[in-house]
Amino acid sequence: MSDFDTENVYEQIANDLRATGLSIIENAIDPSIIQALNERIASLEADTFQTAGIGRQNDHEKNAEIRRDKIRWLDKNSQQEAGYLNAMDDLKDYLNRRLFMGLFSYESHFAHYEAGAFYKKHLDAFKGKANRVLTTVFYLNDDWQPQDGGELVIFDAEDHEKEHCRVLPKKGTLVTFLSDEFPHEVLAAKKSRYSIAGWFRINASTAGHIDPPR
Ligand SMILES: O=C(O)CCC(=O)C(=O)O
Ligand SMILES: [Fe+2]
Repeated sequence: MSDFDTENVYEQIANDLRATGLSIIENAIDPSIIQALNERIASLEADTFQTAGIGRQNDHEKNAEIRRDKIRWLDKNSQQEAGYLNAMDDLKDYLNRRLFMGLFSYESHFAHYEAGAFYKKHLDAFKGKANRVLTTVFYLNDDWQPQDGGELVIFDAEDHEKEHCRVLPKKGTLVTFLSDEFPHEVLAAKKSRYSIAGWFRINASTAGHIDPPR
């Protein structure tokens, strides 16, 4: 058994979300889970990562102006990926108990930003359509330095033009925020950058209308 204090991390996230809708925590996940994720990535062939899209549109040129990362969805069939997905399930249950958020499901993908890749400023969900309610971004990069670039820039929830903070994509850092409130952007990095972007959804399916999962 690891002695990592998961409850304490979940508690901090719940408190931050209640106060501001945004939480940034270093060393947020059990190191053995992070090691398994990095071993998993090392074992994956580069061509299992696919060019990421935006929403349901399929215009590849326009897409490449907005984002240049390559992605691969996680699933529990891989034991290494399951470690992370189970931690996020536990976080979901914790937030539902503490904040009554009604989170229902979680989906997430590895994202690989090669040197020079970026993701322009965007919101992960739009008000009123938001069945993606809570975003998580988790970082996997050893020894990331300020001069390596690749920061996540988070903008102010009230004033979308105003920069709120920048986060270095350092191994172990977990960022959690309300998906329809915080615009954010990934600056170009000088070297290869790995993250896991994920979203908790509420159950938006109603009779006769099944909301597509992705
Ligand atoms: O990797 C990151 O820092 C954030 C990625 C992101 O914003 C997204 O995939 O929606
Ligand atoms: Fe995003």
